[in-house]
Amino acid sequence: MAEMHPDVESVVLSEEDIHRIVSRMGRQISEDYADKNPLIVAVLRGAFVFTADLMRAITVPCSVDFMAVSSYGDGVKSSGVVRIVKDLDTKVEGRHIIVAEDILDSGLTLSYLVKLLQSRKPASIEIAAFSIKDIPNHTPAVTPRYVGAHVPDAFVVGYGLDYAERYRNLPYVGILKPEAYS
Ligand SMILES: O=P(O)(O)OC[C@H]1O[C@H](OP(=O)(O)OP(=O)(O)O)[C@H](O)[C@@H]1O
Ligand code: HPA
Repeated sequence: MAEMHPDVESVVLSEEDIHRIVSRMGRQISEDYADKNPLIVAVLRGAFVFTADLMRAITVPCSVDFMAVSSYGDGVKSSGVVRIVKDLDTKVEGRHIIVAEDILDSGLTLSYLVKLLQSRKPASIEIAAFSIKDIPNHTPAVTPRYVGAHVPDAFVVGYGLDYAERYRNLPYVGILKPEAYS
């Protein structure tokens, strides 16, 4: 087991948990997309770690492309504005799209992206969210078909998730100590 980073308060998902979760998601997607050659759209930067693992857990033909968006800037609060930093290189018209995201928090990023991709007329579009933040009295605007795990309503880092571009390399997901960002 990886040693806990001193800025991390507690581990929410261990490496073993993550392996189990992503294997399950890969199995589900492989069953549902056997002859569909889905295009996995990874939402950079955060989702690159999850997407790399998810692709390897998918046993049917699939391809990948990347979109970079930013809504959090360098902070812990959504700016409310989703910015496309890099668009796809692949034409999505007629393709079966699976948007791979590391975390669904306010849902702003995914609802913006799904609307945008929908306007490009894919054959279908679904979301694979590695994690969903459990926010009291909040119903996200999108419903992912594939959900990895629920995480508590706290700022989490690791497994691709950052604070100010740090901690993405932690192999587990943990709650960041408030003093690390205050
Ligand atoms: O549901 P939401 O409240 O919209 O939050 C989720 C988004 O926020 C983070 O991205 P961020 O903008 O921090 O960019 P990053 O992926 O480069 O870290 C995360 O990776 C998701 O894309
Ligand atoms: O809890 C979080 N951690 C890191 N990035 C995020 N983007 C939205 N929520 C989070």
